[in-house]
Amino acid sequence: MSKQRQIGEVILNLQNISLAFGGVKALTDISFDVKEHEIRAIIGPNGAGKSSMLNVINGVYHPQQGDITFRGEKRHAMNPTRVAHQGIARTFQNIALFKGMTVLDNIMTGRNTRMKSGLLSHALWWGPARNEEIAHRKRVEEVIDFLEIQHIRKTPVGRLPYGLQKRVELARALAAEPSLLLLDEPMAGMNVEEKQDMCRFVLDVNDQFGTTIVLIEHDMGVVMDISDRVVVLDYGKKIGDGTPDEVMANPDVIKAYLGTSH
Ligand SMILES: Nc1ncnc2c1ncn2[C@@H]1O[C@H](COP(=O)(O)OP(=O)(O)OP(=O)(O)O)[C@@H](O)[C@H]1O
Repeated sequence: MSKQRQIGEVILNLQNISLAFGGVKALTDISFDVKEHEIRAIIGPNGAGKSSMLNVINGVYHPQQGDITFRGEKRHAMNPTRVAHQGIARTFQNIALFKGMTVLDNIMTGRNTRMKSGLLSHALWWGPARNEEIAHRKRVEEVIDFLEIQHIRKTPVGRLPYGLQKRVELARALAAEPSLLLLDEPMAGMNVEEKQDMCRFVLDVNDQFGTTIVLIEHDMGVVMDISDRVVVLDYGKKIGDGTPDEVMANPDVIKAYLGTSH
């Protein structure tokens, strides 16, 4: 993998995060940071706390302890909509698209956080609303071209094969022009060719849009290929953090993985 881009300063800092559901400790005292422009992977066996961590970052879960600092500002309990307005977008482990709607309309919903004109002016297709919608469509068309899905723009999402649905979900997240993109198992359930395509798109998004990416992924080959740094969770605790080579050589990580089916 050749990377020309520069990794920048820390933009997201998670400090001593603990999260419990009743008696279940999903995350215990986890700290790590994410630097601008990097691809940061979160890995770990089933139930390690990876999705919980992503849900903490995008405001779905509020940790009982710990601090989250995004772009230098310490964040207090914040709902996912406000987090999205801060420039954080995500995709989901189980695709969360409107299956009856076309690809184009699904991707347009990604622009919601950027719509400024009121509903009435949109309904009347009037002045500012009209200009705004033209701008939104332009961005959406750029994303469609970028992810090479022109040929399916009018197809209802439910009719598409799984791999393409995943790509549409990525497109919807990108339509929001996020500075930080959270990807929850972007390659899960894909065949080899689909995985290769998705890897290429993730790298291109990072490279050409400069988007910082945090991803959860089970495929270790993919993680090692595309990540700058990897944080490893096991039973809700952090057991490793470093470059792909460093975590692969970490005895705690080797032990955690040998003890599971991954
Ligand atoms: N909403 C919830 N209510 C109760 N327990 C939860 C909830 N979400 C997660 N957990 C528990 O927290 C722990 C961590 O789960 P989480 O889904 O974050 O792990 P994961 O690493 O993403 O797993 P997987 O790889 O299987 O998706 C598990 O014990 C899980 O059962």
